[in-house]
Amino acid sequence: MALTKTEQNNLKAIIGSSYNKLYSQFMSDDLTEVGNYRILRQIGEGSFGKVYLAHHLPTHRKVVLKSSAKSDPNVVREVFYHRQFEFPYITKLYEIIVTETKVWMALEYCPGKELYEHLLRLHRIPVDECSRLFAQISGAMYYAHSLNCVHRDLKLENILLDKVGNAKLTDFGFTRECASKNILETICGTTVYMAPELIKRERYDGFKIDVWSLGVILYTLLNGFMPFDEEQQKNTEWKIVNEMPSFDSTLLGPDAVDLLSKLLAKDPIDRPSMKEVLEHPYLQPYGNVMLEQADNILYKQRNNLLKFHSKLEKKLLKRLRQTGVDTHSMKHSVQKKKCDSLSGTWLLLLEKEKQRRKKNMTAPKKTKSVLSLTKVFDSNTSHDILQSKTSLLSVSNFEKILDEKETEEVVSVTVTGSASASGSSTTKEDTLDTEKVDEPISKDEVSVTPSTVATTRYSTAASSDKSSPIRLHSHHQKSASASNGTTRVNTTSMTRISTPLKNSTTPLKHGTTPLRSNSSLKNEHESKANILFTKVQNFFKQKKIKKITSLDNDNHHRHPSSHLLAYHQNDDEHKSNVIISRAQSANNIPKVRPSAYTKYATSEIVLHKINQDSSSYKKRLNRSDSSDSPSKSQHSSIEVNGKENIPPNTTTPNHSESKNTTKPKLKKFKSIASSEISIQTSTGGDYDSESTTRKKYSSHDAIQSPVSLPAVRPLSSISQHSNDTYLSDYSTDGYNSSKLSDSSKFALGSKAMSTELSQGSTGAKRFPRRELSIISNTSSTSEMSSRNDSFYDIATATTPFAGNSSLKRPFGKDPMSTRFDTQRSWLPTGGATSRVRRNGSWRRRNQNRLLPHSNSRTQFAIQEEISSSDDNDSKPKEDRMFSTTPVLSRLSPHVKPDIVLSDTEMTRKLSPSLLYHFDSDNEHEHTRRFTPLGTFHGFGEESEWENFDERNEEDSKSAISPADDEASIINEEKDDNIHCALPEEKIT
Ligand SMILES: Nc1ncnc2c1ncn2[C@@H]1O[C@H](COP(=O)(O)OP(=O)(O)OP(=O)(O)O)[C@@H](O)[C@H]1O
Repeated sequence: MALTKTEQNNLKAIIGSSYNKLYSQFMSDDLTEVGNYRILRQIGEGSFGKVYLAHHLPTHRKVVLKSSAKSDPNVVREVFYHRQFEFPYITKLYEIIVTETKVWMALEYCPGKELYEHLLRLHRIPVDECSRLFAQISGAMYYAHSLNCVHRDLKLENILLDKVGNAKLTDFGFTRECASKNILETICGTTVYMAPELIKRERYDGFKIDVWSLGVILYTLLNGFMPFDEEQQKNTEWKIVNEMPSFDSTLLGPDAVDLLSKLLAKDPIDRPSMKEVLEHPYLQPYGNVMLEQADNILYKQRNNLLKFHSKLEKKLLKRLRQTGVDTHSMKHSVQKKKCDSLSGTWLLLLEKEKQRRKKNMTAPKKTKSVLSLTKVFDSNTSHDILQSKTSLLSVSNFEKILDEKETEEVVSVTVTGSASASGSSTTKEDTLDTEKVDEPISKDEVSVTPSTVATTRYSTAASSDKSSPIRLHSHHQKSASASNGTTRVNTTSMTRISTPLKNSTTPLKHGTTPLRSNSSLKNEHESKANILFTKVQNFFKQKKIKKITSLDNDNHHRHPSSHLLAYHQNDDEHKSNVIISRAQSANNIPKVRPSAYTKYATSEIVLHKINQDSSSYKKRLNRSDSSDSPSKSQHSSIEVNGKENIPPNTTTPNHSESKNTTKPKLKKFKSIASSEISIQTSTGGDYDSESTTRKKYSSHDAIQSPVSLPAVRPLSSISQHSNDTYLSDYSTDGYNSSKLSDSSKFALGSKAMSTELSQGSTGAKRFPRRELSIISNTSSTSEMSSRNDSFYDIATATTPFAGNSSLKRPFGKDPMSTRFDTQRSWLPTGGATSRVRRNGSWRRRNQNRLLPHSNSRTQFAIQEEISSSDDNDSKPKEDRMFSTTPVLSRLSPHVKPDIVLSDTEMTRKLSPSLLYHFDSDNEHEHTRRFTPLGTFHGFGEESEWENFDERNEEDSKSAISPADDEASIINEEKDDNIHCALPEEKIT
């Protein structure tokens, strides 16, 4: 049919506009998608890239996309170690996407943000809560140490909180394997968290510096301020080496003080192992549970039992196979920890399934039902309630229900405590049949559908209080019917009876309700009800145990007792109850009205609210001793989700009170990659004179220290001082040996110094000089060379493409060339041009990043080993790289064999450019898989990408959804309801 002229014009206009739309999409600067992820908004910024909240399109899961420039010297190290870790208290790494200029990491989203921010909000973490959080962090470290890996940058900023308030360790940029003790030399970390041996630039045991940092973290959490943090960095360093921070044992309790003093022992030998930390009384009961859980996971990991062994995983695989997914490749990707899109999808899908299943298993109302049932059958309450129950629910049916073990939720009874109008008539649907026995209940039939809940109120006979109804809610009314004055219940229906406690002694008034109240049946029913009560209790006990066990079976990460430790992640009400109960325990307030807090969206808000309630409750307590107050009586009867196991904490300080008295002295400490140690310390004074002068002061007089140092700590950046790097205090290149010896005057054990201080000695102490030659020799010749300590040697090596023209590059331009130019600038022989270029970039980045922050930063004085090794070896750096790779094969003997790579494979994997070739089996295929063009969708030229992070924040924000965190969580919940397009299989 011929189109009219107008129609033709309209059609042209439509095609034209679609064309333009597509074109503008191609040309757009805005980043909206990376691989399978849609970027929602920026949520943070690191030293080498930005952090975005994103959405995994195939599974509708929220993740964090962390971008790192390839010039980030630690990105390979971070990926390499992070992907080995599978622990509930370590952020999960789902996927790696490598593009022309960036490496993107898809990480588990932790909406609770950093522990640092949490602490700022609360000022101080209550002792019990602190014990739980610290057990989680310690558990993560125990796990990492068991795999012979050390973190080396533990700090509050690197611990995130998930949406239910569990701690998650992150940022493995400085991690390395550490098979034996006392071999590390690379100075890295953040000054205020650094152990004395690091400050003294001694060789160190990586495990022990982590333990020290944990001590700093624990101290800060408990006190609300840092143990060693002075305005002047030199003062901080001096304190770290010489002083023991003060502890308020009345506030913290003896156990916490004991643990702190062990963690912060100046001599690393005196510090406990992570196992000993977890076994410490302060961390109980959480510590032992964590230890067991971690051992369990380690055992499974070492025996390759962690993946594809659970029922859930098998079912999921089956469903995927039915959908046509290549499950063989998927399994392979996951097992080899390739972190590609296949394994990313699997991990996210599995997580979603677990969450869905847990949601189904822990329907919020069940908890209430159990509690209320206990209440209703409490011996103190009237047997009339039992009568009413037996009247309302036929015993035979009830027994039938109890016998039906498959039933997820049969009867839910709640104590509402609210008075409602009486005299409502019973509808046909709500009547109960005591005579008819129905068919067994199927799982499907008992699913809770709140929207179908109907309420029928029964008035009570001879009631003195007419506002005391028994309420019956029938969830599935379709099979309920009334007949001949009897009340009938279909066992397939969900029934909820609500009764106010205060009317428990009120006899039932049957009113218009055709209930059977025959007195001859009363006694019989009553005795049956007593038996029934026992049965009901046993039944729910069993259900409770079963629930916990099945949860644990499904989640191999969760130890059977882990409910003590971790908040359940997938049930809002349950989650809130747990949080509330713990916080109530921690704050010594009665466990009342858990539902009062459920409206608060996040755990922090809940905790904050509870803290408020806690203080007002305590005030009330002071006014009158209401031992039998309603709240207390409820407290005694309410046991929420097994939380009765948690001992109440008696030493918890009153939080709101402490807010007024304690002025937190917290600053945020950002990691920087760095040669800044040399820069900062080069401005410092002589430690000799400093230590001599300090002897005149008590340990708390640091502020009055007469040491004259620059008022503002240098915010130096590599870009400005890169030349200084190699001629600095800690350089081992021989140009500045005198400075180095100054700085190494700390070589004298701090113990000796402390002893001398405590004895009030006034004599000047000259510290023996650290021989430069020893450092140099160690660095260059020993097997335990500091070069081995550094990943730089490998990371800075040139791409194999550079020297081998037969190897085809994925792109015309070597994507790593910038990186290697950059890396060469670390070397004394580095080209000026590349350094200038890099400096420009770094100056900008570092300034952006450090402006809002201050003082100390993560330091990574790699120049020490690079310069020293260059002195001793004239071979080009690129060539030497390959000779150092066997060092990395010194991975933990416990690491799964598929992680330990052959030298060649290792070299390939560790070379940054070879991130394009994760899989040596099928290089070509995986090269394609990691090709940026394959993972990015429909955007401009490569230069666009390069420029992306150069744009100002406003620009990037405009490309991103404006949703805030809370909304994101809500969205996530919504998203979770969206099922993947998988066939619903019949699972037997
Ligand atoms: N998994 C996550 N969930 C939520 N927020 C995150 C996550 N990872 C990082 N962030 C946010 O992004 C910010 C920067 O991330 P991160 O500290 O990992 O970057 P970085 O480059 O490693 O920083 P640094 O230079 O301090 O080591 C964090 O402060 C945090 O607020």
